[in-house]
Amino acid sequence: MAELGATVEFPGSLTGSTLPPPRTRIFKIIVIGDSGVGKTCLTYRFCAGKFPEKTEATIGVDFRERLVEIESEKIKIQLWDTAGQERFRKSMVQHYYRNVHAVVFVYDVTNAASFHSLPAWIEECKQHALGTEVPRILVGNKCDLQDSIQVSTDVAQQFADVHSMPLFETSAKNPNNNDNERCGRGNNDHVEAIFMTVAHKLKSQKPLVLSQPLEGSRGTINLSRSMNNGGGGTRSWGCSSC
Ligand SMILES: Nc1nc2c(ncn2[C@@H]2O[C@H](COP(=O)(O)OP(=O)(O)OP(=O)(O)O)[C@@H](O)[C@H]2O)c(=O)[nH]1
Repeated sequence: MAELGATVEFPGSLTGSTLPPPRTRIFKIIVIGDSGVGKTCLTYRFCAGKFPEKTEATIGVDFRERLVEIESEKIKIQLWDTAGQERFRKSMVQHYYRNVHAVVFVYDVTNAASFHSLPAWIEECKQHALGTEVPRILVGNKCDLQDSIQVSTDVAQQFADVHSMPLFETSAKNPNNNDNERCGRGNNDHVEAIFMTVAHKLKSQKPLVLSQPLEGSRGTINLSRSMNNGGGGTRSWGCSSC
C-alpha cells in the first residue's frame, strides 16, 4: 500500500534550465458505509468509467485514482474504498483516516439498515479525530432499483441537514438514467459529478500538503466536460461551476 506522506521528490538535476516536473496535488477521499452498499462500484465507476461486472467484498482497503484537471491544475483524486465488513476492517482502519481530505458516506437506498448505520460511521470518523473542517458528503446509492426503495429522499435529506452534509442520490450501475428522477435528475453522469464536486470543494480550500510528480495517472479528464454534463447533486456546497 502506498504510504501517503508529504514527501515531494524532484528527480533529476535542478541546475541549468532543468525545471522540476509540475507537482500534482492529491486529494485523498475515503468512502465508507455498510458492506454491499456499492462503495466499490461507485469508486470503480468514477475511476474506470464503468460499472464493474463482478465485485467481491473488499478486504481492508482498495484504492483507485484518477487524474483530473480543474481550472488548468492537474489533481489526483485518490478514492479509498474501505471494507464495509467489520472483520475486514480491523487491521486497516487507522490507515484510512490518516491525511484524509474528504469523506463520502454511502448507504443503499434499498436497504434501510445501511441508512441506520450512518451514525455509527460518523462516530467512527469522530473517534479518529476527523475534524469538522474535513468535507463530508452523503450518497444514497442504487436508486435505479426504484421498486425496492426503503429510504425516502425526505428522510435522507433531513439526516444530511442535521449533519451539515450535501446529499446525493445516484446509481453506480446506471448513473445517467434520464427517466429516473432520483438518479441525478437527468444529469448525464451523476457519479462523475459527485466526485468532481468534492474535488472542486477541496480545490477551493487552502492548499493541501500532499504532492508528487505527474506520472502513472489513469488519464486526464477535462473538468469543463464533466461539469457541462450536469455537475449538480440534490445539494452541493454552492460551488459556482458545479
Ligand atoms: N442495482 C444496483 N446494484 C448495485 C449498485 N451498486 C452496487 N451494486 C451491487 O451491489 C453489490 C455490492 O456492491 P459493492 O460495490 O461490492 O459493495 P461495497 O459497499 O463495496 O461492499 P464491501 O466491499 O463489502 O464493503 C454488488 O452486487 C453490486 O453489483 C447500483 O447502483 N445499482
